[in-house]
Amino acid sequence: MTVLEMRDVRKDYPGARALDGVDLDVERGEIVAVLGPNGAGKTTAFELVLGLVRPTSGTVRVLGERPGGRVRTRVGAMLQSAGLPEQTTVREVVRLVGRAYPQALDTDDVLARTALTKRASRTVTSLSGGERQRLLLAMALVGAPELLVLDEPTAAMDVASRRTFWDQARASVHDGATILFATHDLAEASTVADRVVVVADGRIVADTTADALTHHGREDLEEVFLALVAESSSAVDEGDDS
Ligand SMILES: Nc1ncnc2c1ncn2[C@@H]1O[C@H](COP(=O)(O)OP(=O)(O)OP(=O)(O)O)[C@@H](O)[C@H]1O
Repeated sequence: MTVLEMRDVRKDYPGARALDGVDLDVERGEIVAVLGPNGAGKTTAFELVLGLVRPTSGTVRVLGERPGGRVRTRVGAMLQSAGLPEQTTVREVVRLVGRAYPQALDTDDVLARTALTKRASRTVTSLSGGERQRLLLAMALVGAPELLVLDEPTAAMDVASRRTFWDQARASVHDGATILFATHDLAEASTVADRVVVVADGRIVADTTADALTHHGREDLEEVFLALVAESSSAVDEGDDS
């Protein structure tokens, strides 16, 4: 089953073309990493999937429906811009988010899964950066989503927290979810994802399996990535000149 379908999607902002003809299909159970330099269009793509912004042209379908609307209760998200109620306790935040979803999981189970049980009675403001990220994951998981959209979810995490994080995320895939996540970490992309999509200047410049990438050494991997991005920006420059 196709969980996400993007067809020739363009998104223009005043003075910026954030996405420029993106085609992407994601099937149920896939873990797809989205890589790309700053400003490539990753966050814009995720905002389209969540229905937070509309495409300038092209179509986006999530679980066969237009994003936003009623399908929103079948999608869990972690966004970089997420604001949190700082004076509320961790347990209360997760419980309140769960109330918005028809199939919500038990709050304490979700706190246990995200290693937040010991922090449950603390206020959000007292959490460390990594704990905050885990709370965002708990908020994304509590609705038992079929699609998880995670924008740089492990950016603030240490090695052990990352491992716990991905163990939990994988468990949700085992339960039938699909994951689309952005990262700047090539090693994370190639170890966690089944598939790696590279975005540069609003276009998909590579869509490959993680296995294909892991045949390269780490330095080779960085070279491959930088070469793809450089090729894409020289193509754009040539296009601008004509
Ligand atoms: N609300 C907005 N108004 C104007 N321009 C925007 C807006 N949102 C994004 N852009 C522009 O669209 C392009 C893509 O931005 P986007 O945030 O999607 O990139 P990104 O790949 O997520 O980058 P990063 O890795 O830095 O998070 C950039 O040129 C950005 O400046």
